Amino acid sequence: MMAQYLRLKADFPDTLLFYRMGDFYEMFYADAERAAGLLDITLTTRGQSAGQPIPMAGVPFHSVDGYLARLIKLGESVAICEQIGDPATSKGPVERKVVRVVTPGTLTDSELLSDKSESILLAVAPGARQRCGLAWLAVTQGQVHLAECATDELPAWLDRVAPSELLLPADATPALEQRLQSARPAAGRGPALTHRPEFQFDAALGRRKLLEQLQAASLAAWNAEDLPHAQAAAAALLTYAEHTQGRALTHVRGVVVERPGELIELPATTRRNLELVQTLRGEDSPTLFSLLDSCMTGMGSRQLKSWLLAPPRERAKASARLTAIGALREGTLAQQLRAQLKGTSDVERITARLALGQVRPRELVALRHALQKHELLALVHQAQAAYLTQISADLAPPEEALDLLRAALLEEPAALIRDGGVIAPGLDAELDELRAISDHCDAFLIDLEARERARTGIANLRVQFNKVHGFYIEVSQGQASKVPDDYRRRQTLKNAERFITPELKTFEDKALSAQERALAREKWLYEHLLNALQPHVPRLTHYARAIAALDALCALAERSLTLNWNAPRFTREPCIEIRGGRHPVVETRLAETSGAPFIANDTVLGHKARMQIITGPNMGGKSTYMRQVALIALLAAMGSYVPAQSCRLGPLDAIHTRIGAADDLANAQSTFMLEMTEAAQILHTATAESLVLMDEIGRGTSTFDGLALASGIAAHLHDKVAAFTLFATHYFELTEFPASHRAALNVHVSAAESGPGIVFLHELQPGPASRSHGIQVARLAGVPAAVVNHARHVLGELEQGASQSRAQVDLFAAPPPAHETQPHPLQTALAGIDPDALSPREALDALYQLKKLAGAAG
Ligand SMILES: Nc1ncnc2c1ncn2[C@@H]1O[C@H](COP(=O)(O)OP(=O)(O)OP(=O)(O)O)[C@@H](O)[C@H]1O
Repeated sequence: MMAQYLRLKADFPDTLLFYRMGDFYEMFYADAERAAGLLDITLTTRGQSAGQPIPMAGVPFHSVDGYLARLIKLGESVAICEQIGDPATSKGPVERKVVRVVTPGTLTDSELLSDKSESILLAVAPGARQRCGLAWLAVTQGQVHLAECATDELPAWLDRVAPSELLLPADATPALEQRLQSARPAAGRGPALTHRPEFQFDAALGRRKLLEQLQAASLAAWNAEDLPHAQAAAAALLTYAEHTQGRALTHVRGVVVERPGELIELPATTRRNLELVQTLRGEDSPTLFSLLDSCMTGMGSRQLKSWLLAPPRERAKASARLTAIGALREGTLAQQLRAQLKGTSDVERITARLALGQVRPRELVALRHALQKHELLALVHQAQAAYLTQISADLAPPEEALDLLRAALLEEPAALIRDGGVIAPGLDAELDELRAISDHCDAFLIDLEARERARTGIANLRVQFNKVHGFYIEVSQGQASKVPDDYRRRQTLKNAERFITPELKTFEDKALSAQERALAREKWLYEHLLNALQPHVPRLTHYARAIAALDALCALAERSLTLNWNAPRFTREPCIEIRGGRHPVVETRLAETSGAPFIANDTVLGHKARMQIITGPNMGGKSTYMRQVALIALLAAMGSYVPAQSCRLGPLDAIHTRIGAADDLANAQSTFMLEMTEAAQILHTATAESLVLMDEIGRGTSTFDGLALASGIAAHLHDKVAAFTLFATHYFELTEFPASHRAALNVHVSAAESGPGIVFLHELQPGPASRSHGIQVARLAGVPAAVVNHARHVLGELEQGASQSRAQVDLFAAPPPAHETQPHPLQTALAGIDPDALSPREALDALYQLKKLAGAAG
């Protein structure tokens, strides 16, 4: 047996091997030691090898899922080795085989997967000239995603796709490995790294494998012909996925190519700062997603999350979703559909498991129920929207598959096929006959018991059955002397004797063999059913996708009605115009806690007003306001209604945020260093179509340093990048910025002083704030009166000092020329003007600007 074990283990050197022995999965040697440590299970020994006891640890097979879940969470992979042969007929150890490998990126068991997120496997194929190919999939979905990018951009891609497991060629360079390591999230666990033989990262192989999946002769229809690096990654991806599942992934029938620049960029900082799917504390709620996700199914939730995190720049999809939501809001349509969707099983995952031959009987019954939603289809037909028409086409019940399921399965089958009790009567005459024999058992045994009691005169004689000893006649010790001669002793207990008779033995042979044959027959019929269902897998995948999209749309419709949201409008002209905008999460929290109303605010950013300098007291609502603008823009871009009376949104290519973060101790970066790194990234990547949120930039260093940097950054964003920028600051000096920068304007969140206290009005008003109110806020927070008084005194002195020295510091004056050879600022400004491209109004503005420059320089 150990020889067999070692032979199997040799194929899985880096993977824990669960070796099935009876009711346990056993591990040996180093595997046993590792698993014992990770799972806190007992380490024992068994036999000896070279004079040393062999370490062994095991887990019971019926609770294996829990142990697997824990190991996978810890980034381990497990090869499951089952007994294939029949123990009764085998000579030597029963034949065993690794039937599948469970790895973090290739999970299919619903017990191991989260309902609301995918487990993604991603392969990286390094290519020439600092480029690399990416291919990824969730084994439970029907699509492979392909992309190519510069090696530099790899961290951003990984960050967005968030794989659970990463495949790399065994000969990947240390530089690449390091880059991937550094892309791991600071908190929490990054993806497991798995090395695969480099020959598997082969473009020609990848192309062939993709064509096989798609059953096509060319990748042109998927726009995937010119991606050799991504194809190389796909080769390794598919080979590994097949290896772990122990078979081909016949349900994967789609390829999606993702090209850089197709999506609105949402860097990791933005997702974190806006608390899209996780709060800053790392919790699942309250976040924008937790507020949005009123989906009735896991499929819907996963769909909604992917819409939220991957909004396309192109508006067609968002517009189609908005029209569909509009139609679903009519009458009580969304409500009725949601009632129908409730309790629908996870068709997507069940279909994948069906294709992989791993599906369990009860999952198939759940699938049968899910496919019989006729009312759903009738309701979707009522709605007038192109997207819903498309969905309804995919929702037509796949009758043939349904017929197979109806005919084959009992209404409440056993959990596992090996226990029997799965196949419905009437499907197979042979099974019915075998079952009849077992069913007649009871009648026969009752009859036999009565006859034997009469024959022996033993009133408490009983005929019984157990798994170990089979059938027997039990007689209490006191009566044992009365048994007839043809009774053969089977077992002696303390108070009873158990016997068998020739008649009972004959019956036992017949009954047991009927039961065994019935079980084998059921297993065969079940496999037959799975094979018969295979051709329907593509239809089922479409059905799953239609349910997911419908559920996500209904959730958005429901949210928009419940939370009083409105449809946004898209325009070509660059703008973000919001009337009566609200922060959806803060608004909901306020309603739940204090019942206080949320004060709605307007935002008008456009060609002429690209930057808002936002001032106002702490706690005044600056951060809330800035985030609400970003959230509304994002919601609109994904195709959702928005928490505003109206919203007009021009083109958008990214949402960047720089918002005060807690010290990133794990990465040993100082707060200020992190602040500047993030600011630098934004200055390099933002464009005139980006929305940039800057919250109190510069506060991580001394006042003058900070103020100088903040003004430099504001000037760069205004002059060079021309991004839509919301710039919240405590530096009052910055309120002078708009005077010399025509696309910038001051706004402030209002507060009113009442006596020595302060009332926050949370209303955004034009112009700079009058005072910082910091001292009042400190008072409100319970800072002792003596400290507050001291602070008031110091403030007075500082303000006086500042007003005296004001004339000497002009923060926004153009810096003196660095070299004699530098052109005059007027020349530079003139060179930047194209008279043919200016409107009369802009020409006039430019003239004023030039006059001002001449004044400043002269
Ligand atoms: N528009 C609003 N309507 C009602 N309440 C609001 C509004 N905006 C903010 N608030 C409330 O005020 C609190 C403080 O808001 P926020 O954190 O945005 O202030 P801030 O000006 O950014 O403060 P700081 O400068 O200290 O970070 C919020 O938690 C929220 O409860």
